[in-house]
Amino acid sequence: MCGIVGIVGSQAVNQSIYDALTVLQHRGQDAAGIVTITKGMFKQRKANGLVKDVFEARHMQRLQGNVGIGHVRYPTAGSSSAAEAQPFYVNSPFGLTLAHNGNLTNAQELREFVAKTARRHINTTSDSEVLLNLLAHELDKLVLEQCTEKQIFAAVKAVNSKARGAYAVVALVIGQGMLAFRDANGIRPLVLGQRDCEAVPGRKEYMVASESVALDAVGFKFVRDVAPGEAVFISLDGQLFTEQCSEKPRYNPCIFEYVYFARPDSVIDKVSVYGARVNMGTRLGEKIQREWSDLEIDVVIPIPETSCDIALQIALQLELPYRQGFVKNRYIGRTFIMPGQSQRRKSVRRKLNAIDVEFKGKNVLLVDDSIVRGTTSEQIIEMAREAGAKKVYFASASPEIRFPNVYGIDMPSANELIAHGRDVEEIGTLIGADGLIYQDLEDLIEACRASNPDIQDFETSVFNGKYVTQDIDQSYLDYLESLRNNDAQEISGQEEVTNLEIHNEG
Ligand SMILES: O=P(O)(O)OC[C@H]1O[C@H](OP(=O)(O)OP(=O)(O)O)[C@H](O)[C@@H]1O
Ligand SMILES: NC(=O)CC[C@H](N)C(=O)O
Ligand SMILES: [Mg+2]
Repeated sequence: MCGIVGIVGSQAVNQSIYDALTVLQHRGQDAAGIVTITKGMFKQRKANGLVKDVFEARHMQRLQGNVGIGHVRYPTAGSSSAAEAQPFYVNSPFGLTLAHNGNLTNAQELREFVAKTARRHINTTSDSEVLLNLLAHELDKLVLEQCTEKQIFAAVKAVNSKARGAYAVVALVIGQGMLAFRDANGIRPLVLGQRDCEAVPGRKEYMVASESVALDAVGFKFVRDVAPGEAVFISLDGQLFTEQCSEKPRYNPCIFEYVYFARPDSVIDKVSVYGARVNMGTRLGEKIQREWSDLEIDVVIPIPETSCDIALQIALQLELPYRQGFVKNRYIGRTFIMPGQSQRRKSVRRKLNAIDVEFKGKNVLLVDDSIVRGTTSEQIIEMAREAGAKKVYFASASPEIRFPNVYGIDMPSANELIAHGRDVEEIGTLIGADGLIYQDLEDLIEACRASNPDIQDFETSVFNGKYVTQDIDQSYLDYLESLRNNDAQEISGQEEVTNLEIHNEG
């Protein structure tokens, strides 16, 4: 899951984009990039690393201009090399730069189209570079000298008719403005915000971002979610245009945003992430009361950080004490979005440590938001036992994850998922729990839908294998697995190529 942001302002945007990227850091820890426009030129800085490490004072000084976009990356296609950090750039038409959250499911087909029909060269294995070149090709076919918002929207319509999968996109067009659009299913989130311009009375400044928390952080007011299939264009002089650019838009937001990805203080598609997590706790608590009434649990302990709000609600529901028995090292990021299983494995013990007194001689209920590969749960249960727990029960706020994700979460291979082909008992034995309980899918859906009943279907493929874009078959999943399984990723992550595009401030 990556984070994207874009601002059309009336004063320098570099600091605001930087600040927005720092609050979107939980969406991608691998690479970060910012591009601004000043005097008709793009200024760019992107590299592997966290936002605070990628942008030094000298880079910030050069990222001048009142318009810009930014990206934090969690690789889900191609490699994790610096050459695939975003935004990407092409020089024609006008000069375009683009940042993308999501994953194209027909990237290979589009890559061939772009090479053979559009005669454009793609220099990396990134699907986002393919998407940029497709947009450039469609825009090039439509515009003559100066382009209008109508032509820009026509180009997005053409892109939507060819691209499949998940994409929330922000792009800059030199001399024209900023464009943002969301795929027809609205799988990945995108919000629009505005604020009054201090220097020019009556003028508005606009911002788009993956999550509403980014708007809060830099003083923009939330206006609305960009709708599935919709495009938003803001001209350089600050005029806002919007248009529905998909023939069949449908609301199918990814449910995993609420389970794990998004920050709790964000509201996505009118659903508070925090509220959804509290509801998950209530429903899972009820299931525990129904099914585990004979168990004697002494204490509920969350596995920090994402599950804390859920575990607290479970404790309230069960009328049991809630204790933060694991301390999280605040300098270690999220383990699940690290590239490579060996790094993820090593990080759990570096990140979490048990406070013995909360475990000694007790029957503990550990709560996590999800169990994906089982990396965290297995080690955490071991730590709880080492700390002296009598019995260790485990509850997951989302159901068994049995199917690969193809829309921007790095779960490409069913075989890496601990629940694939196993029942709950077998999974419990593997992670070493004395009892394991999962949330039911219906309950998870209702927990998230509670504040927006208009959402017809969430994107829930990792739980039930139903892919909302309806273009996924076993041969695609086999192909994805061969590209992105653990071994393939550890090899591709090693290649370090320099960017071959606009000057990158080193
Ligand atoms: O079964 P696994 O493959 O281990 O994946 C699931 C775990 O990974 C995530 O935590 P993470 O450390 O990424 O982030 P958090 O601090 O936000 O909980 C998630 O919250 C689970 O704890
Ligand atoms: N997680 C994402 O949104 C990734 C975007 C894009 N597919 C990449 O790998 O760079
Ligand atoms: Mg976690």
